[in-house]
Amino acid sequence: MRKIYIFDTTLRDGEQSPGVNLNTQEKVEIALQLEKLGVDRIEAGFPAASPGDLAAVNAVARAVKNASIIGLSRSREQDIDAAREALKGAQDPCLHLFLATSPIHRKHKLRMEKEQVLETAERAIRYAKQYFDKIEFSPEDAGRTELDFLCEVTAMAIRAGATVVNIPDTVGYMTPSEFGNIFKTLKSNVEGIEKIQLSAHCHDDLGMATANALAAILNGADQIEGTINGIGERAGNTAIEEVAMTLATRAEFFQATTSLQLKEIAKTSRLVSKLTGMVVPGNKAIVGANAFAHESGIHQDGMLKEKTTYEIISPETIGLKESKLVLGKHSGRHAFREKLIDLGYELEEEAVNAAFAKFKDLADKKKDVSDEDIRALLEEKLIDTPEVFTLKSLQVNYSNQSVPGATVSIGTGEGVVVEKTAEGNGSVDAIYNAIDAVTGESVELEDYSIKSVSQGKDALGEVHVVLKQDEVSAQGRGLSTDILEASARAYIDALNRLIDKRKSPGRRDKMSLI
Ligand SMILES: CC(=O)SCCNC(=O)CCNC(=O)[C@H](O)C(C)(C)COP(=O)(O)OP(=O)(O)OC[C@H]1O[C@@H](n2cnc3c(N)ncnc32)[C@H](O)[C@@H]1OP(=O)(O)O
Ligand SMILES: CC(C)C(=O)C(=O)O
Repeated sequence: MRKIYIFDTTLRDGEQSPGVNLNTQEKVEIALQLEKLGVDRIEAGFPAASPGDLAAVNAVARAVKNASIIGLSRSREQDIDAAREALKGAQDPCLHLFLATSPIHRKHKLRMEKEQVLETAERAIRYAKQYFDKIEFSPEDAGRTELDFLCEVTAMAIRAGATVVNIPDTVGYMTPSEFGNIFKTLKSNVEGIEKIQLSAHCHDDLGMATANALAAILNGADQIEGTINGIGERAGNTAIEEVAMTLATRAEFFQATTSLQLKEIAKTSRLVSKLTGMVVPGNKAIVGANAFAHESGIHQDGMLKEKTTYEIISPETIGLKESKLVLGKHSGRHAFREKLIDLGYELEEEAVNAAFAKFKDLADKKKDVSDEDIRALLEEKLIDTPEVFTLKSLQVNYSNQSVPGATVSIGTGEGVVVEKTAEGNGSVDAIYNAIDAVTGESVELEDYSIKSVSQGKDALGEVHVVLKQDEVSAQGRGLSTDILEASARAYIDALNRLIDKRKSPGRRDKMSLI
């Protein structure tokens, strides 16, 4: 297996993400975690950018023992001097020099002819070589540079003393076959290429940063530059975790490996996200919250039978505990039954089916169904009171400029549905007055409370009421993603219990069993 060196630039290109600003302490914390992750090289910053960045690079250089520390520098003596200062104390320092080579950058940004670019870069490399053994040179925007000129620049960098030549696709413009071809061409045309390492630095503007990095590996790149979670300038850089996991998962194809401790990936990703404030999208490869979560019934069934049906990486590999089977509207009975067992419920097939039907109703209204939701559904189901009244529909008219009103349709047994409208002090009062109008029951509302069973805006609301009639009281409970519907259901539940108690006075209120 060929070793691919991992050059992490989370602290430099990653910090160039708009809105990200890491202080010295945060840079050191991330660098120490990158050291645990086992990256070979850490680009800690751009020392000439500010005194603060110079100090941060220096702090990283002094703190990290098991990775080479790199400072970025323009091809200018003042930047090189700042990097020399910053890298004092590093066990294995390296200077990263760059100068753009593409026609667009030469003409509009640098305002230099090809010859001036060659001269400026060579002068900088030779100046730096007095102070650094290790120098990486990057022809910025190499992807859009004429291939023959890129060969010329690379040959110059090798002659001048660069130890690594990094090929950046600065604007994420390349396709994998084009980018791979650059490496193939450099490898077979540049004199002295075998003396240095070739590196790839890709951006994700067209979503191909990882694919391009892998194409570079297939065509001879020795090093991949990238960031944790793929953060970086504009759309970001190659995500290191994606490259490492691709090489690990498809070892037979790439015949290449990294020295990363894969189990540290999840932890590193969380730390970088926390300190940069850049949230990892749920569907992000390897480290997104959904990368090991399965929602659909057919996939969950496959996972329960054999994990490799739908997982090419086990979550333990990157330091996560386990895959998640998320219950939602696409889930099936297999996963639902498994969840019931997990939660400690042993139900007959018929009860499972009834609970599953309720679960599907809830899942239609709610994004994720949590364990609390399932418990609430089951416990509601397990209480077996004859339903004299059932809520069929509910409509509420509320405006803070007028008296609230509610219309309820209630099944009253024997297949009769009665609809009534009433007003009240508030929406709940109006609903309860309308229910009283249908049922004709005279009850007193002794208590009303509401709580959220699960989390999020679409959480299930659980309403508890206590109704009293002739010194007999009964509790009722209602669940819904809508609190007004939960209120109506709780009231009707309590009414049914009161009626049940009236019929069999000795019977214990089963709510107390919950
Ligand atoms: C592709 C990349 O990611 S490259 C790294 C990008 N990162 C950063 O730019 C972050 C740090 N940068 C900074 O803090 C500032 O830009 C500094 C301190 C480096 C320079 O600031 P200033 O001196 O005010 O210059 P400013 O940024 O406005 O312009 C850049 C100058 O550098 C020149 N330049 C750009 N790249 C290089 C290079 N590799 N070598 C030499 N000169 C360069 C530009 O042509 C321009 O020169 P000019 O002033 O003669 O027109
Ligand atoms: C400095 C270089 C490597 C860079 O960040 C780029 O070209 O994207």
